[in-house]
Amino acid sequence: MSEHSGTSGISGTAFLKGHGTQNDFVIVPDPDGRIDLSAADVAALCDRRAGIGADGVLRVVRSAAEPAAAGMAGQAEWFMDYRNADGSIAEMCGNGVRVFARYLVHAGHAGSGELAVATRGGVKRVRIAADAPDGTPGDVTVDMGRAAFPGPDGVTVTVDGRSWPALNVNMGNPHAVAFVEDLAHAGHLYEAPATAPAGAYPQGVNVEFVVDRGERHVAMRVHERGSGETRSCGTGACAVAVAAIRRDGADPAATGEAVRYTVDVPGGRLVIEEFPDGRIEMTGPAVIVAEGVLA
Ligand SMILES: N[C@@H](CCC[C@H](N)C(=O)O)C(=O)O
Repeated sequence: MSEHSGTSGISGTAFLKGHGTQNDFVIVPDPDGRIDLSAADVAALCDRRAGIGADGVLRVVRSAAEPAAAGMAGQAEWFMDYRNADGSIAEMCGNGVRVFARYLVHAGHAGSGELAVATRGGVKRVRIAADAPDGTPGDVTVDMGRAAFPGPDGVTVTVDGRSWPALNVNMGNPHAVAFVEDLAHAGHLYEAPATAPAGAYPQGVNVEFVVDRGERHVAMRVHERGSGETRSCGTGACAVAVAAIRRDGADPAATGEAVRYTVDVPGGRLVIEEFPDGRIEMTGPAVIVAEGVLA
């Protein structure tokens, strides 16, 4: 039985469902900022048995209509109000912003090509490739900005009695990246992995487990703060790529050359490119799969 109170409080609200490499989202169009989405509403929408089911919610609101985004209205007409499946707010969602851009085109708010999206992590520029002749939607690329490495050093991640050192990477939101021998060693990931030292992540953390697949090619699993294990995480894939790039001694700032890594996730494949100025671009599929109205 669901512990959530249901979506009756937002009955009649239009929604869509979309995903990027199976990181899935309920999209709630709210152009004029009239919907007050509580944490309980979000959790009920994301409930995979009693709700629509998703890893998170994307509320689509004009930047000018959202106090948190009004300062970005001159640069980006639309604000992505992202929430995790448990109703918590996160600073950034990389797959979310790609799906958000796909929605803007789907709804006729933007044409394919380039557009800007306001997020809590700042304005992100997105490119939407043209659809293939057979109708396959073109990939969506987002400029994710630069990674930061906030420390602390010496952090470890532990699952089922195995521990690994982790690198802290901030992609707007916090990630701990651990290279492991086998993705199965991450276990069932029903709960958040243990981290040490205690208090290293007062705001929580997304944890990525990574293995090598080939040259500049890795695979990962992720436990997301506020959503549990998901089939993809865009900010996580970027964090993994920059961790792998540094581990492999291929830092573009040092070599002056852009570096591209392929990151396989359980739900598909993302391509991450880091440029000499530190900017990171992420490319992959993003699609809308359903739309309806909440009963
Ligand atoms: N799936 C997202 C990340 C969503 C936010 C994350 N759970 C957090 O709390 O930081 C992505 O694609 O980046």
